[in-house]
Amino acid sequence: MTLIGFKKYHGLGNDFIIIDGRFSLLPSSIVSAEKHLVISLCKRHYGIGCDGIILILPPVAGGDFRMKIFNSDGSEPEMCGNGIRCLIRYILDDSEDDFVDSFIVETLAGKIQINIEEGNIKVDMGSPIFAPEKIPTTLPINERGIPQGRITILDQDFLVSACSMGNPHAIIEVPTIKNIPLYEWGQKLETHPVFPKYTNVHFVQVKSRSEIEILIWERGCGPTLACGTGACACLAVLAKLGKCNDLILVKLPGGELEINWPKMKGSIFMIGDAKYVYSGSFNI
Ligand SMILES: N[C@H](CCC[C@H](N)C(=O)O)C(=O)O
Repeated sequence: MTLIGFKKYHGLGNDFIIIDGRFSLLPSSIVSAEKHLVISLCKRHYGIGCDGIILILPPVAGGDFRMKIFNSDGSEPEMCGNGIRCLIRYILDDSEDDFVDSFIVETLAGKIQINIEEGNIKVDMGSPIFAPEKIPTTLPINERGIPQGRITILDQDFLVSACSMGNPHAIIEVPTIKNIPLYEWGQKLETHPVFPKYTNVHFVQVKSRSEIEILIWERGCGPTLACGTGACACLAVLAKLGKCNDLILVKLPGGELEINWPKMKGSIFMIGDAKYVYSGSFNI
């Protein structure tokens, strides 16, 4: 039996188990994240309970470290905004030298630059991707350069826009996010054939040009309280549709995030923090 230590963190209630493999070799069942192990650890009530598992590993491409992330269904997404904020908060809590104020984290979506500004974690989330083949989606490009089309689910007609922040997102604008049947609609949209690698799903209410409110169904997780990449994808699509400014407040079930896409060019920036919950260990 091997005892594995972990620390649990959350970003606006989107919670993760963090396992630090920077200085000691983790068992292969952890690094390869055997599906049954991930699923059992993530299970609320029957397991530790979290939206995902984050491994911190030594860098392989010149960054400060590498992040591997696993959804609670055992799938491995390309990127996770709240997860990276939790990882950085863990690193800051764990290190003596508090004058380090920037990091580069290697992910499947590429290198992610993080800066610490006035105690806040500012993540350069990269540029939104609208090329259908890179999302990927089979939705056609509309006149504003956004993959968009109508999808019918359970006799309900949806106008779906798509965007990638390294991971795929489907954005559906609704008059109000109240009374959305998230479980009925979320899973069917997540696995719809127009998204060959499945997708995260966000129902978005535009409250003003500087504030939106979203309801989240995450790929590989289901409903979560916050989704960093999703908040960025919603800004990207709505700003490109001319429905919001390039700097907005995103209201999520777990809290609020300030998201900025300066002049709608280049990277989107997400500013926020993450919170330590508790430390624990498990045997494998
Ligand atoms: N479930 C997502 C990954 C986690 C994204 C979310 N937790 C975030 O903060 O960006 C996916 O499969 O793409």
